[in-house]
Amino acid sequence: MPDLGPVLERRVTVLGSTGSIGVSTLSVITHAREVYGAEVLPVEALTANGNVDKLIEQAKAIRPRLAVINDESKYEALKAGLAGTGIETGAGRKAVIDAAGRPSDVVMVAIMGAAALEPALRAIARDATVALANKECIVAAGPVFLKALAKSKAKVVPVDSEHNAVFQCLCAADPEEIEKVTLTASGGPFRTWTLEQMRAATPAQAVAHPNWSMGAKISVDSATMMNKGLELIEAHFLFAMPASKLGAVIHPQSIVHALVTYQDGTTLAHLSSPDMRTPIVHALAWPRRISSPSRKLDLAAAGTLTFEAPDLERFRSLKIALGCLDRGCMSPTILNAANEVAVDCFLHEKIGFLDIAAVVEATLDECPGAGTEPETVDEVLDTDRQAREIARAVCGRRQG
Ligand SMILES: NC(=O)C1=CN([C@@H]2O[C@H](COP(=O)(O)OP(=O)(O)OC[C@H]3O[C@@H](n4cnc5c(N)ncnc54)[C@H](OP(=O)(O)O)[C@@H]3O)[C@@H](O)[C@H]2O)C=CC1
Ligand SMILES: CC(=O)[C@@H](O)[C@H](O)COP(=O)(O)O
Ligand SMILES: [Mn+2]
Repeated sequence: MPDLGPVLERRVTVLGSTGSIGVSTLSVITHAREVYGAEVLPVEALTANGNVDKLIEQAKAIRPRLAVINDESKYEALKAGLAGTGIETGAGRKAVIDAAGRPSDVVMVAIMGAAALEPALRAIARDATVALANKECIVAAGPVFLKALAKSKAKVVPVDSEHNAVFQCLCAADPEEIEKVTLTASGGPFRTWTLEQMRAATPAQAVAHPNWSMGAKISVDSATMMNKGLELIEAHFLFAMPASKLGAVIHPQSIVHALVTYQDGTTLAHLSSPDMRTPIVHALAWPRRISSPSRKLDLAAAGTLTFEAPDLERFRSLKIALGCLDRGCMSPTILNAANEVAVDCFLHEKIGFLDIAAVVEATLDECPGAGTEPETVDEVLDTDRQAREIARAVCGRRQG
C-alpha cells in the first residue's frame, strides 16, 4: 500500500463551495473520508456568494473552521445557522479574499467569473497549491497572474477538464518538443443548430448542456463556444503555449478532453467520463492518486468517438476570442468582462442569444486599453470595470 498520509492530511479551502464545482469538490472530500477515515482532507474554509442555506448545510456536514458569505445581508442568517457549531463565520468581499489567505495546503478556486481573481492571488501570495477551476481570472489577468506566480512558491494545478488533461499529457516535456496542444469542445447544445434557430434560443435551451452538469454562466459559454475561446486563452497562459500551437476540435462525446502532439509524431490524449470529480480529485491529490466517486470510463459502452472542425461563422464568440488570443494585452480582459455581462443579460432575458457575441464585439471596439499590457492587478480591475459599464450600455441599447 503506498503511503498516502501526507496527501490525505492536506487542508483544503473551497472558494465557491455552493456551486457546481464546489459541490463536486465536497463530494470528493466526503468520499475520501468514507474510504480513508473521517479525519482526512480537513477543511479550512468554505465560501459562497448568497446561497446561505446551502452554505450552512455544507458547513454542518463538512466541518470547516470558517464559513464566509459574500452577500453581507445574509450574515445574520449565517451566524444563526451555525450558532453552537464552533465554526467561525465571516461576510463580505474582504472576508472571501481573507478566507483564501487562511492557512491551508490546497485552495480550490471555484468562484464564477473574474470575481475569483483577488482570492486566487491571495492564495498564490501565501504559496498555496491552487486547484484552479475558474478560468475567467487567468483570462482577465494572465500576465499579472503569471507574475504573481513567478514571485511565489505557489503551484497551480488546473481543474478545468481540458487543462487538467493537458497538464497530465505534458509529461514534463520541453516546450520545444511540443508541436500542438488541442482542446476538445463538445459543441454545446446548439452544435447542429442553424443561426436562425440560435437567434430564438432561450436560456433554458442554452443551459441544457449535452454532457456536463455545470453552473448557468459556463453552460451558456459552452452554447456560444466562448467557453472554448476562454479556454484557449487559459491554455496560452497556463502552459506558456503560443497561439500558433493551440487548437480546438469538436468532439461531441466529451470523453477525450485534450491531446498533446509531440514533434516525433506521438499524440497523447487524456480520456475519462465527463465527470468533474475526476480532475477535481486529481488536483487535490496531485502528484499522487486517490480513490474518487467519479464515473469510470467504459469505452465499449461509449461506442464511437467522433471529431469535427469548429464552425467559426455560426460560433462567432469563438472567432472573437481567437482574435483576442492573437492580440493579447488587455483584449482578453475586455472580452471576459463583456462576456460576463452579456451572458447575465441573456440569462435575464434582456438580450437574445446571438446578441451575446455582438455585445462582446461592440465592447471590444469601444473600450480603451485593449492594446495595453497590464502591469498591475489594479489596471486589470479598472479595465474590467470600464468594460462592464460599456457592455451594460450596449446591452441596454440592444434591449430597447
Ligand atoms: N461547472 C463545471 O463543471 C466547470 C466549471 N469551471 C469553472 O469553474 C468556475 C465555477 O463554475 P461553476 O461551479 O459551474 O459555477 P456556479 O455558478 O455553479 O458556482 C459559482 C460559485 O461561486 C460563488 N460566487 C459567484 N459569484 C461570486 C462572487 N462575486 N463572490 C464570491 N463567490 C461567488 C457562488 O455562490 P452562490 O452559490 O452563493 O451563488 C458559487 O458557490 C467557473 O469559472 C467555471 O468556468 C470549469 C470547468 C468545469
Ligand atoms: C467540464 C469542462 O471543463 C467544461 O469547460 C466543458 O468543457 C464545457 O464543455 P464544452 O466543451 O461544450 O465547452
Ligand atoms: Mn473546460
